[in-house]
Amino acid sequence: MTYTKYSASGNDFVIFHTFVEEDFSNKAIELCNRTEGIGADGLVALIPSKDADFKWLFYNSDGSVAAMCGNATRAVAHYAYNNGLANSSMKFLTQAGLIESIVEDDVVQTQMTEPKIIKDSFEQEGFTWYLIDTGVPHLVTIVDDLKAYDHDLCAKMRYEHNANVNLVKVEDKKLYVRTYERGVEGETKACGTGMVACFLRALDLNLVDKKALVYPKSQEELTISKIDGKIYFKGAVKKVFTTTIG
Ligand SMILES: N[C@H](CCC[C@H](N)C(=O)O)C(=O)O
Repeated sequence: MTYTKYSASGNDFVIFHTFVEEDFSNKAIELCNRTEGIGADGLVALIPSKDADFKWLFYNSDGSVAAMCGNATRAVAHYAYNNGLANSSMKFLTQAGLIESIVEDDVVQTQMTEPKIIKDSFEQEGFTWYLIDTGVPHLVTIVDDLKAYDHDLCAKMRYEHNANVNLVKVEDKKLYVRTYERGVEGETKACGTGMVACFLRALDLNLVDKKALVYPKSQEELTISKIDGKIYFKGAVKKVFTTTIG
């Protein structure tokens, strides 16, 4: 089987396409392993669909299934277009619904899912949290200094709320985000649905405009926009290498 490794702002994925839909959880654990596998935060399988350009199956590196992954939608769209599986403007099925992405060279824009506020704000561990579903659940807290990021604090919040955990600093209407990702069980270099959750919180508090620059741990620049009630997530992706295994 041929696999392609992508990096979407530092959030990395192993991507392949196949006609046969099966449970790829164990394959995700094997291929995402950074010492004995290809190494990635997640695995995505593209499957034919009669209802969209294709359907995807997304797995975190621990083999858990997630409904949505903002960065993976950008990498997958680039992969699908460059492998002749879809046109540059495509719609594909995820467990969070139909996703629309547009590829322009190495920059990809995804229209994200309709966000749902789960908890508006609550105090815990000395922080004010906001819990929102942006395709997957995210806790968000606004901090003055991202050095406040603490693995054990994030792990505690992640398990108590079964959500990804984001710390965001807002400076000159730009967002700087650090994310502990569920299913990776640690900080990733970028998390798309997490950045969108942080943007929405900051927008609610009038800390950013409806179009904002966002910088994750990788410090790569992304843009999030809210236009006519819809959320658009845009940034570059990189095809790292292709390999054949087995
Ligand atoms: N770890 C997430 C899924 C991947 C989200 C992230 N990589 C993104 O870009 O949105 C979860 O299990 O909720």
